[in-house]
Amino acid sequence: MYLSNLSYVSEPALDSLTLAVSIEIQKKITVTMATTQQQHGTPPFISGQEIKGLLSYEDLIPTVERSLITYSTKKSEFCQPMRTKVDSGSTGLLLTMPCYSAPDSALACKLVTVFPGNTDLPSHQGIVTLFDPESGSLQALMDAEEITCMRTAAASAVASRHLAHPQSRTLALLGSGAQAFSHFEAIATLFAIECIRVHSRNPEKRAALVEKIMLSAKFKPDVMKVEDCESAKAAVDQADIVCTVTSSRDPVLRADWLPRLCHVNAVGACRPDQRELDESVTSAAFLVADSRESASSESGDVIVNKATVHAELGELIAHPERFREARASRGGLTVFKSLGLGIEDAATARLVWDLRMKE
Ligand SMILES: NC(=O)C1=CN([C@@H]2O[C@H](COP(=O)(O)OP(=O)(O)OC[C@H]3O[C@@H](n4cnc5c(N)ncnc54)[C@H](O)[C@@H]3O)[C@@H](O)[C@H]2O)C=CC1
Ligand SMILES: O=C([O-])C1=[NH+]CCC1
Repeated sequence: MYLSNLSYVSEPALDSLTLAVSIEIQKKITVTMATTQQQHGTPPFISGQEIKGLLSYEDLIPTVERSLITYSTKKSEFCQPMRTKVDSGSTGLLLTMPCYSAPDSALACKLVTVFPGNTDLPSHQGIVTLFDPESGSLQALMDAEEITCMRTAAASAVASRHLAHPQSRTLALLGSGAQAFSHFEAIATLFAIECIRVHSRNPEKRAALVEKIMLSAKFKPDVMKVEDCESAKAAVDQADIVCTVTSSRDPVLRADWLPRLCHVNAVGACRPDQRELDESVTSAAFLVADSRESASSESGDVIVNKATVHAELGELIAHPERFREARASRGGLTVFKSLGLGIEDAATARLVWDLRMKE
């Protein structure tokens, strides 16, 4: 038989050549199948419990701070379209939040439902999908409830670090859900809090939050006390830092209840028809948002109150001098309007993955 180079090969030699080639092909197929399986096999699911064990606010706060700076000042280093919102009638929302962040080497998409009426189930449920940014392979699925809880509180802690008085001692929490607890833990990581005041509409849930705070590793019984307050006005009286973490549709906070020097993290009101802040708060305050675009298209605190966003948090951190005058002209009240960003989820998911790989 003649091969392409026209050299003659005897039949027995051809048989062994065929055998050698088929062994090589077989080897290649085996390697390709293994790689394909590795790439397309079932990725791990990282539960909320595991995330809690891996993440600390000490690691997470600087990560979220960097993501906020990237978002506001390094536009060419990330890609994050506005999130999409699917309204499921009057009961809830499904949000999709994709993002690529080069400084975090993170490619991720969070899918989260927001059902404020849930009683036995969490109001925020879903997954964060983390991809390998080099190959596009799916690396892991993670519980979105815990990531959302912790990264949102970390963003408020970052805002408080740059806007609240460094000697802040009294923290007021309006709302007694998942975010109220995570906000206590994140803010107690950065400030020497001595008094925590809690108010929400439901006395049993309030009492449960007080108990949960007292069981937290961040609670120092020798220097801290927790107060259960019957009204929002009583809770914020003399507070240095206030966190509004409610699912309320109508304002829960007025400016005349607040001391002259006060910082507010406004975390709820993520829909145009929802407000946590009375107009008196947004009109008096130096107002900072995680994203101008999100604040002016998603939150009633900005849209209904016709409020001006003076800075994005990432801009303020990177260039504080640009905002000194505007801040000084507003007196001592500052507000951080938080909507939540995909870049915070992507950076957090990457951090969870890296910590897991180190173990
Ligand atoms: N900015 C962000 O990145 C994020 C914002 N959120 C929003 O933050 C808010 C809190 O979230 P979760 O704690 O997970 O919700 P949750 O459902 O666990 O708790 C909501 C709390 O608000 C309280 N509440 C409702 N109306 C109130 C009122 N008028 N006065 C006082 N308390 C009232 C409820 O009793 C409950 O304790 C929600 O609006 C949520 O959608 C949640 C995740 C991320
Ligand atoms: O950023 C986020 O995940 C959310 N913001 C409002 C509800 C959930």
